[in-house]
Amino acid sequence: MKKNVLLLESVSDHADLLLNKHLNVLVAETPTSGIPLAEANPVHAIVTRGKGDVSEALIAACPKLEVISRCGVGLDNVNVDAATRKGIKVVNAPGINADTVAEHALTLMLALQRQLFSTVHAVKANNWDIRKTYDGDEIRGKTLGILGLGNIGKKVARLASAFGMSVVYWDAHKQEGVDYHFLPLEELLYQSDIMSLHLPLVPGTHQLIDEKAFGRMRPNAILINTSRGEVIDQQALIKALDRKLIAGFGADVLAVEPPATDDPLLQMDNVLITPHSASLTARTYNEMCVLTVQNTIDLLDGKAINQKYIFNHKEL
Ligand SMILES: O=C(O)[C@H](O)COP(=O)(O)O
Repeated sequence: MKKNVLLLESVSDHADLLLNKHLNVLVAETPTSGIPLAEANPVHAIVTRGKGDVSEALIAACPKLEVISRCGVGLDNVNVDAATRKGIKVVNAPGINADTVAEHALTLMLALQRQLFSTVHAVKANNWDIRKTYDGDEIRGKTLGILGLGNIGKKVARLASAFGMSVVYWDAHKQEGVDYHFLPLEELLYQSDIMSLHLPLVPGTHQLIDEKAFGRMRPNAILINTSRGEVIDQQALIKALDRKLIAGFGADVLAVEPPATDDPLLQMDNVLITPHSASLTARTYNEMCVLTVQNTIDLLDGKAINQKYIFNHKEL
């Protein structure tokens, strides 16, 4: 008999076909409506993306649960501790979206630095003379401060180096054998022309970039966030932009997604925001979903998988 999987959010068509071929799929109508379904059926695996709340209560409602499967990287919507305490494997797809997110971070940097959107809009409004007041700059020769030198941070470092930037980084763990110079956080904020955030959202990174941090940044600084919105204190960010403590902000993530229609960030010319789409290229989205779903099916079948895709393998 097929095992049951609770699907909290849609996955790619190919991954969906795999799930339906191997497992009995219970579809939650909303990312938070898993508990009643789990109470009515034994659930052996939960599959989610970034919004489905895999809470301690949902885990408790699934006494047969073997695997929690996150078709992506960030695990801030999964209570990993509660899962680990019960011996449940948490599977995700580290590294798979590194190239596309790194490209997105560079895209935001370049677009802000070259004033791409204001000039393109001006040309569309027949204002060629915008070139007379053009104040764009190069990224070549600038210092890029990377916060979080994991899979994505390393790709950003490599791309930025190819553009002629000088790369420094801060990470909770100083890394051996990397070509980039480690700086204490305060020093990195002070020295960087552009900063790019690649940190997971955990208690230690929640609102890490606060009023004090903005106070240390250069007035020409640009801040890029493709990690999680809550890593920044958004009120402090708005103040910093208002007071011109920094020059620009580019992000794919916000503390509240989607933002309120009256969110001040949406009105600012030196702010570019994309809709958490950095990983959503068809290729990467499908790769993340298929890899994670196949790993889940294999684990439920009792097969071994590459341990790097079991986030809590060391604790189990
Ligand atoms: O953590 C991730 O993998 C990205 O933020 C994408 O998240 P999503 O699966 O919610 O699109």
